[in-house]
Amino acid sequence: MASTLELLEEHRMFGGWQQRWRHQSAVLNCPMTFSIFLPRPQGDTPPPAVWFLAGLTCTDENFSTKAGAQRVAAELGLVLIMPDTSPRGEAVANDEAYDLGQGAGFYLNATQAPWSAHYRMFDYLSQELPALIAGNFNISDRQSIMGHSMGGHGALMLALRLGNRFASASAFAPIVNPCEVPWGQKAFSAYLGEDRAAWRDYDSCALMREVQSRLPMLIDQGDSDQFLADQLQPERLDVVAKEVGFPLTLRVQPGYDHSYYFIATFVEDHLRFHAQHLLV
Ligand SMILES: N[C@@H](CCC(=O)N[C@@H](CSC=O)C(=O)NCC(=O)O)C(=O)O
Repeated sequence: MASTLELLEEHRMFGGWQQRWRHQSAVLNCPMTFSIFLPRPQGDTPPPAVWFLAGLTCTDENFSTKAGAQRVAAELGLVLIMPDTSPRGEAVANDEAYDLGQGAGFYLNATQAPWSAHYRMFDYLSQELPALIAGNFNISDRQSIMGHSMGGHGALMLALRLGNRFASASAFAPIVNPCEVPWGQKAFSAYLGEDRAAWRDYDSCALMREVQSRLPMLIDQGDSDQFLADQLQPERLDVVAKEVGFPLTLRVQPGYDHSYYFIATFVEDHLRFHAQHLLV
């Protein structure tokens, strides 16, 4: 079924446009929203795009309203694409906890009931939404991806799994080894079941050892992040990167926590990092 787009909001911003759209997702079997920033057109060349995947409890609006990314995106001529973090709606399975169910899709394809009826964020983000955006917006297929926390996991995992799809990947305080930390173990048990072999397909530390493709990767991590020791441990991915010769830069930022204040501080660096690899 062809998906039609409904414009929910539009705001002029830094010479471009911040928009929010709704569409019926065939993959997720529910209506979905996404936000997009379109910079002022610069000549006839379609602009490259950077995807941002958000973390637990977020929608497509956290990054667009809190990160302050649009000024630099406008300057660099980058489109920003901001999807939601899970399927949504009364008919969609949910959980009272903030780290499971709606707002906590973990960017995977669930195989276990009741989640498997709607939770197919990997297919949605690797196939359906890119095709929808390519069909409706004048955007280059040169694209990069970044994310925060659960969305950092999503960005790194998608970049590792999709080969040459992205020119570069970056993350703020990502979950890099979900198989080994409480957030990931809880979500993967529920969505994928107890066979841990299936979990490895969504674990950046496992994937980085297996994939052939190499793309530049940047991670920023605050050392005052309340989730650093229990849930994040980005040094685990740094160890793997050094073992396999993967071009990862991990920066530890003194005094920064897990919040969007941290993201807002370093988002300019991330966009310039992506622009360096997109605008060649
Ligand atoms: N409510 C929870 C913590 C939820 C939280 O901190 N969410 C982060 C992402 S955490 C990893 O994916 C977030 O981005 N929140 C939205 C925001 O705008 O800050 C708790 O109480 O611990």
